[in-house]
Amino acid sequence: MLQISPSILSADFANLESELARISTADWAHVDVMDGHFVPNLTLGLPVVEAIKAVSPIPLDCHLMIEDPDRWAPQYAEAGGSSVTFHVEAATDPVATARSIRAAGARAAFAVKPGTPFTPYADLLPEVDMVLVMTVEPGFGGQSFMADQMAKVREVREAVSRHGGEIWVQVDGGVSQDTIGQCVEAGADVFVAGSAVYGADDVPSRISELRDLAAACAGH
Ligand SMILES: O=C(CO)[C@H](O)[C@H](O)COP(=O)(O)O
Ligand SMILES: [Co+2]
Repeated sequence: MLQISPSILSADFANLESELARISTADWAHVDVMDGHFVPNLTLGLPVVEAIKAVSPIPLDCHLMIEDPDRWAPQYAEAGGSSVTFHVEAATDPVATARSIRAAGARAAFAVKPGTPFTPYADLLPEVDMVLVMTVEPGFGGQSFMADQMAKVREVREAVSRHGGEIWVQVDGGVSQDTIGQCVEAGADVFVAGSAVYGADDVPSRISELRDLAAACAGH
């Protein structure tokens, strides 16, 4: 199943309830948590996740770009994240972190930055429900898509297929009408798009357009 996860990083932070209502036809609301340390930007934390969980029409896909995810990740699951993704570059014990997310009732995922290879983390697949391949340097919305990450997406898809089970492959950063096709061809099935969705005049139409383009590329 192909899924669209619009990033609220590009939404109006003064009106998050109505901004979430605008993406109600998407599968997930992607929530970028940045701590000003792991990445040079600061966004939102647990109290905001708790608040938007109460008003969101769709489940929250929390992408933690923070230090010490071992400590914080399960709290994002408890606060209302239905999926919680941590960066392997920041985790001390990724197995324990993934297990603590699942124990708190959420889907667990790990993310790799553009410069981080997947292979050393392939052994984590039994512990997670999704792998996020970043297609920009984490920290900011509106950056250019890094097509050179498609080789890594292919590698993750092959490893996931060999492993079996239902592990999703997510791409995040610069995903748009122009780039979603190559993500599908490389094997991604969950597409995060911030500026491409919230920058559109008609947000629900843009979500449908992305979905249709992805389905067409997948040959559905
Ligand atoms: O994790 C992120 C940045 O670190 C965001 O999810 C991502 O950048 C989405 O924004 P855009 O689609 O505009 O690139
Ligand atoms: Co993100």
